[in-house]
Amino acid sequence: MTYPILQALNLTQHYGSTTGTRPTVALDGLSITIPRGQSLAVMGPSGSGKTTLLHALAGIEIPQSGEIYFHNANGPDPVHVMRPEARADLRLRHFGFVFQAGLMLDELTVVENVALPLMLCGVDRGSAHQSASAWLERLGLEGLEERRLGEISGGQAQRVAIARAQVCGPEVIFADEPTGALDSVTSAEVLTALLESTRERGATLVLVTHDHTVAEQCERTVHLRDGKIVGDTHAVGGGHGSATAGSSTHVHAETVRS
Ligand SMILES: Nc1ncnc2c1ncn2[C@@H]1O[C@H](COP(=O)(O)OP(=O)(O)OP(=O)(O)O)[C@@H](O)[C@H]1O
Repeated sequence: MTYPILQALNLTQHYGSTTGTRPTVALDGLSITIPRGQSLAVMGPSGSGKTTLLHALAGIEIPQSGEIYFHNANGPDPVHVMRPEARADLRLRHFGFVFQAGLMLDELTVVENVALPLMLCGVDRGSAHQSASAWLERLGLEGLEERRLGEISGGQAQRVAIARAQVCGPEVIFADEPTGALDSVTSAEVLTALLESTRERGATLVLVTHDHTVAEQCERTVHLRDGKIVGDTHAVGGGHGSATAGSSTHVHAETVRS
């Protein structure tokens, strides 16, 4: 039996109706349930609502109507009615983020960037740096700890972003086109690092992408069009495992209400 970690019910978000032009529909009554530990790819044409959905599920921007629940040990938490400070705390403690542009701080070193979320959660500097260094090593970045972001490659910077997203052990990783700015070889390497590090921790991944080869590495893919889910497919014998030798026989056989 699988348990949901995120649930969205009837999300609706329209833009631009005050200008006299036809409103843009970003989300149109969209509902989805995401089981704990699932890797989910969100695909669809430009403007179909992918980023808006990711922001809603992550409590970054709450849609005009609908409900969003984050399920934790105490039961479902209604994200859509939380105050902004409570949502910021939820994101800090339970979620990790990897975006196309790393959104890291240029004035900090690589290790300081990765240690920052831990220190924001109250971990002392020494322990935070130790954990950050361990994650950097795990992602093949040992030796780069003291460099500035301008002194590493785009692929390395995205691995740093993955280390920073994972370092607090979040239950959900949200990634929006994390490999969009990379060449195909680097992109595949970074994606494997993201999928493996998320899977090893049993965490959930919500990954927005335009790239079919990226989506194929996930256990489930939803396709959006005009703010609606128009396709919802589950990989059989593929998904996460296809990024890792030896696990391709895994059969994903759950039923998800969406
Ligand atoms: N702040 C905003 N103001 C007005 N319109 C917006 C705003 N944010 C998004 N939109 C519109 O909502 C629709 C959905 O946007 P969204 O960014 O979610 O799409 P997307 O599928 O992620 O697109 P892309 O693949 O191009 O990133 C688009 O038509 C977009 O122009």
